[in-house]
Amino acid sequence: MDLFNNDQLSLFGASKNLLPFDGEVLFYPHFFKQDVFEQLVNETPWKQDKMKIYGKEVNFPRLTAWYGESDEVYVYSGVVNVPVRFSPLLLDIKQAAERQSGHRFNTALLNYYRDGNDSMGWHSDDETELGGNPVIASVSFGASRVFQFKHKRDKHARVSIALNNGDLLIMQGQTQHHWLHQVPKTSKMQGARINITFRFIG
Ligand SMILES: O=C(O)CCC(=O)C(=O)O
Ligand SMILES: [Fe+2]
Repeated sequence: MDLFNNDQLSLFGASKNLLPFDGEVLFYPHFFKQDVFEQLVNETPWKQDKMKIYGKEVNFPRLTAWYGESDEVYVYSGVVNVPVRFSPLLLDIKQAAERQSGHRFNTALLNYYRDGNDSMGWHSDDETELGGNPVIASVSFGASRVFQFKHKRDKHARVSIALNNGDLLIMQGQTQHHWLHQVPKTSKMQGARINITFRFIG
């Protein structure tokens, strides 16, 4: 291994950019070492949100919970979320993500994918409350799931990565302007997974 090769992933605690252009996605595998999946499942007040499709109410294909430091209300996929206060465990994880990213977060969205049928469709986290070039830290626990990016204009530009227990992914720079991301359904036998995205709402 060439220690001076910048292409190495996680060299000296740094990370190679997973995106080829128009944004920055940093990946830190096995970043959070404590096994907290069960605790997160049990302590979180999960909600089943619904969306309206052609006038029909449909369940989101996942459960969610919204955490915040104060009363920031956040509209996500048309749902108004009133935050719950951070638990000590979430504060620990948040602090670790803040140290690694060099940014402060005041809110967290938790998504609970109960099995391979649960998913999140293509979107950007580009709500105006997040500011121009948001830094978003994503921490995953439980079963492995595929996480995909596709460029909004260059149809050939796609990036795919498996997110495993304890992995940290940081999206920053122009990422939300130019790229969509998703967690597709899978027919593979798949256990449950929790993802936390830490954000700063100004
Ligand atoms: O579950 C994930 O890895 C991604 C979640 C996500 O994109 C979001 O919460 O906006
Ligand atoms: Fe997202």
